[in-house]
Formats: sequence, C-alpha cells, structure tokens
Amino acid sequence: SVLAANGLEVTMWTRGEEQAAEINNQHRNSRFLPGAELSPRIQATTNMGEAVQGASAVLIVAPSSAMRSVVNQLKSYYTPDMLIIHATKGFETESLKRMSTVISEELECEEGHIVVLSGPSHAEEVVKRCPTTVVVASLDKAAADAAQALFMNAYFRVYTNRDMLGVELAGAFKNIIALGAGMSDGLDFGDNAKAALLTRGLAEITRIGVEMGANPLTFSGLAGIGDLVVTATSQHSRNWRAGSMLGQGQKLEDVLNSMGMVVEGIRTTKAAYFISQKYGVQMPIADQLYHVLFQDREPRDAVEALMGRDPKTEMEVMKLETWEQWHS
Ligand SMILES: NC(=O)C1=CN([C@@H]2O[C@H](COP(=O)(O)OP(=O)(O)OC[C@H]3O[C@@H](n4cnc5c(N)ncnc54)[C@H](O)[C@@H]3O)[C@@H](O)[C@H]2O)C=CC1
Ligand SMILES: O=C(CO)COP(=O)(O)O
Repeated sequence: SVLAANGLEVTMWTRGEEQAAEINNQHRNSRFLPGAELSPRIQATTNMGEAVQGASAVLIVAPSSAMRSVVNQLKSYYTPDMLIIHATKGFETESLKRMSTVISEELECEEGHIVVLSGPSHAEEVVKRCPTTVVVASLDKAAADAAQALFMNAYFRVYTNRDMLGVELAGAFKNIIALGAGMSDGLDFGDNAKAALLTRGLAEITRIGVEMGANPLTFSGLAGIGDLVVTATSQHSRNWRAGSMLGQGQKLEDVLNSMGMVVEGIRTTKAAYFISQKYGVQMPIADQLYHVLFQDREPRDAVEALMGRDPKTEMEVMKLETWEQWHS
C-alpha cells in the first residue's frame, strides 16, 4: 500500500485464486486486512513469474516457515539488478538461520545485497496511513538508501541502518517478549509486570544480539525498543493476543487455530532456546516461554521461576558485570 501510494505499480503474489480476484476486482483483502481499501495500483496474481519478472524491487514478506520455499519459487526470475527487501520477523527454526541468510542462499547472491525492513509497523495502521516509522538495514549502503527512497512518504518515515544483523535479530526476538507480555496480561499481572518483561526482555535481546555480533545501539532503535513496545502493547499484535489467550488458560493448538494468521513468536521461542545454548548466553524469559509452549509448564510457574532466579546486578547486559567494566 505504501509503495502504491508512492506511485509505483505493485504486483502481489498470492497462493489463493479467490484472494487474487478479490484484490484485483474489489481492491480488498478481507481475510488478512479486513476493512482496508487497497489502491487499484495493487494487482495480485498466483503466477510467480507475472509478479516478479522484470520488477525493479521485490519485497518478500512470507512467514519465516515459508521463506525458503517462497524464495526458491522466485529464484528463476531473479536478476542481480533487483532490489531484494524482506520484512519477515523470524528464523528458519531447523537451521537457526536469519532470513537474509536463507534468501541469499536460495538466490545465490551476497547477503550484503539484501535489505531488511523492520520496526513498529502493524499493517492495520499503515494501510490507514497512520504515521509510522521503520528502519531499512543492509550491509550495502546504496541498497538501504534505495529502499528508503522507495518507501519514504509523508506518513511512512524510513531510517537507514548498516547493522542488518541487529535489525533482523531485534525484529525476531521481540515477538517472544510480546508473547510473554500477552501472557502476563492474560494472567492479570498488571502494568508493573509488563514493564518488567519489556525492560528485562530488551536486556536479554541485547545480550544475545551483541554476542552474535550486533551493534548494541540497534536495540535502542526502531527495530528494537520501538517494535518491542508496539508488539507487546498493541491490540493488533498477534503475538500479544496469542500470549494473552495462553495466559487465560487456553491450549496452544486452540489459540493458533483461532488466530488464522502467523504468530512468529512461537517458532522464534524454539529457535531462541537453541540459539541461547549455542552462544552460551542466558535468555531467561525465552527459556521459560519455551517450557510453557513446548513442555506444558504452567504460565504461573514460569513467572515464579523468573522471579525466583538468583539475585543479579542490572548491569549484567552484554556480559559486562559492572559499570566500571563498561567504561574500561
Ligand atoms: N502483519 C504485520 O503488521 C507485520 C508482519 N510482519 C511480518 O511479516 C511476516 C508475514 O506476516 P503477515 O503477513 O502478517 O502474516 P499473515 O498470517 O497475515 O499472512 C501470511 C501470508 O503468507 C501466506 N503463506 C502462509 N504459508 C505460506 C507458504 N507456505 N507459502 C507461501 N505463502 C504462505 C498466507 O497465505 C498469507 O497470505 C511475518 O514474519 C511477520 O512477523 C512484519 C511487520 C508487520
Ligand atoms: O511486527 C509486527 C509489528 O511491527 C507485527 O507483530 P505481530 O506479528 O505480533 O502482529
């Protein structure tokens, strides 16, 4: 919608014939964005070649679980002059790879060629042209600048960042904390608990992010604290809503069936559980959520376990134990 508002011709690829027909004829996408009026500049097709061939830019927003297969389907239409942007927030759970790695492997291109778009941006509000800010990150400055120029307009402000790793990690990991915040709200634990989850959640995201090679400042930016706040507090967030239902005692399977849309935080919690072990970095909130989601731990017991951890210093972020060390 943003690209169409900027005067570009947009062709969406979708798997459903009915959905494509609805977008083309009624300019609506009633299942995924009910109530929104789409621009006639947006056309849809179920034919990948029609959507991608000859395009100057390709925006990939498949759920993380489908990323490899979707990119594989577009591979034969890819040319190196296409600007490749993705806005997917998650990992390939089996390999623990980031989305840019999966895309570059499938397209056989440099990771630096890819741009990630992330930040606090619920589609429901963007389509209504509510003021929104995001970040585009790439190892290639020219690619990030090109993506910024494509998307930027009066209601959609785009910043650039060179820390693609940090932006991808922040966008993926925040969904775990949003699930936890929803769970806390579902348990009626109040505002103190939610503020604690966001704050300590950001600490653990930063800790693992820095260990993996990201710039700590990225986590104070739009992809970090910005997206964490919106996802953990917005009525639009699927992760928050799923967490809230779990906190109220519903079963994971029932929650997912009732959502009908992707809840990335579930798979990302599994990935984070293994990533934290791989890097030897503690992610206590993600760890407890893993037990709740996949090992039947009661949400209340998870909170008790978090509150009962050994006493810590607040400065134990980035494996720096004291303020003095941070300055040294
Ligand atoms: N909805 C939002 O406001 C935002 C979503 N994102 C991210 O975008 C990604 C996609 O999320 P949404 O579009 O919101 O999810 P969604 O659940 O609303 O839509 C997912 C789309 O992918 C399609 N799909 C599902 N499995 C597929 C497969 N195996 N192959 C091809 N297509 C498949 C579905 O048919 C549907 O059209 C996620 O990583 C999410 O975190 C990022 C920013 C904002
Ligand atoms: O990442 C998002 C907004 O920036 C979307 O969050 P949800 O997937 O929780 O709806």
